[in-house]
Amino acid sequence: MSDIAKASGVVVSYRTSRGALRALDGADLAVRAGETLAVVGESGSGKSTLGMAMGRVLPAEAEHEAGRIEVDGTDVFAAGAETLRALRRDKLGFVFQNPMTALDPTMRVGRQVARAMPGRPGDGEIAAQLTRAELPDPARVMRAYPHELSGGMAQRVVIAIAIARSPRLLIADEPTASLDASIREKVMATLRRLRDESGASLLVLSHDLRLMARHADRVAVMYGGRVVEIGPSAQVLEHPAHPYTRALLAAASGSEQPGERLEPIAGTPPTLMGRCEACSFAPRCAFSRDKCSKVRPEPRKVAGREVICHFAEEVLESSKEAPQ
Ligand SMILES: Nc1ncnc2c1ncn2[C@@H]1O[C@H](COP(=O)(O)OP(=O)(O)OP(=O)(O)O)[C@@H](O)[C@H]1O
Repeated sequence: MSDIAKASGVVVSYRTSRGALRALDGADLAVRAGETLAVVGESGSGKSTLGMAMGRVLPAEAEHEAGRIEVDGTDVFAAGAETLRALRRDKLGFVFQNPMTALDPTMRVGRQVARAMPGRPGDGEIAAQLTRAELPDPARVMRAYPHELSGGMAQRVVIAIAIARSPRLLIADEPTASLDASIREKVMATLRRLRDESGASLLVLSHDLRLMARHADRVAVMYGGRVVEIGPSAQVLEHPAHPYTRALLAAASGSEQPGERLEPIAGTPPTLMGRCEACSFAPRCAFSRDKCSKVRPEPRKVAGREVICHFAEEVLESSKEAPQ
């Protein structure tokens, strides 16, 4: 299967008063055409930065230091303003966590949807677009202002806008985190149905491991600004080969509700002020040895997935013996 987007060795830092904070420390991620790929990890692991980097919609204080991202043949960091605008308009769709900040509070929903659609759509076409995102009573929704909608409906309006030009890649950053637990599953199902129908790829960034296990074809696990394990959902989540994936799963297998933030593992994720020259998970890792705090692990293939761990085979074996 071909890749619609590919990030290789991406380094992005944020300028802060304490110096350059390295949010991506050589992140690699390929999104295949037509797949749903979930990126999971604790808060601060770099998910949002990677998602924003895909469309070069990073905040002004972010600096791209190294690496390359290609989306549907466009080198996003080398692209000029016009190419980038066309890429964002025609090939990419974004859905962020809070629909109320994505929508213009002063404009009726119908007009906002119309502006995202190609040409000059009539009311019937705008209503049809809202129906695609499974909004009931589209005629009423079109006349409404965003504050008159529930959170779930507002997120569906954002989805209708994001898919208005049939993007090749839809990037959804915590699309259900601000919603009630009862509608998370439904909104996720809508996103997946739209992906199925359009043949687009869906990249979902999420804390919600269980929700992603139900919806994603593949899972990428991020830690310390790198993708530490990526592979088919069933394989990665049933028999993880990275100790961090294992720890995340152990944390998610407890009593938490779907959508709750992952609170795993003793210790805190690293705040990198430069390139990590070792394994950034070593201080929290039950499998850690001398080598882990001395040698930076590089991606390698282990049992059908890519993993960044010196002792992945050992971790995999113990996952098979004591599955999460
Ligand atoms: N605008 C910013 N300025 C400074 N530091 C930032 C900025 N945005 C993110 N960071 C830092 O970059 C690192 C990665 O953040 P990022 O938001 O990409 O992670 P995340 O996995 O998406 O977390 P969350 O789920 O909480 O959004 C974190 O240490 C974060 O504090």
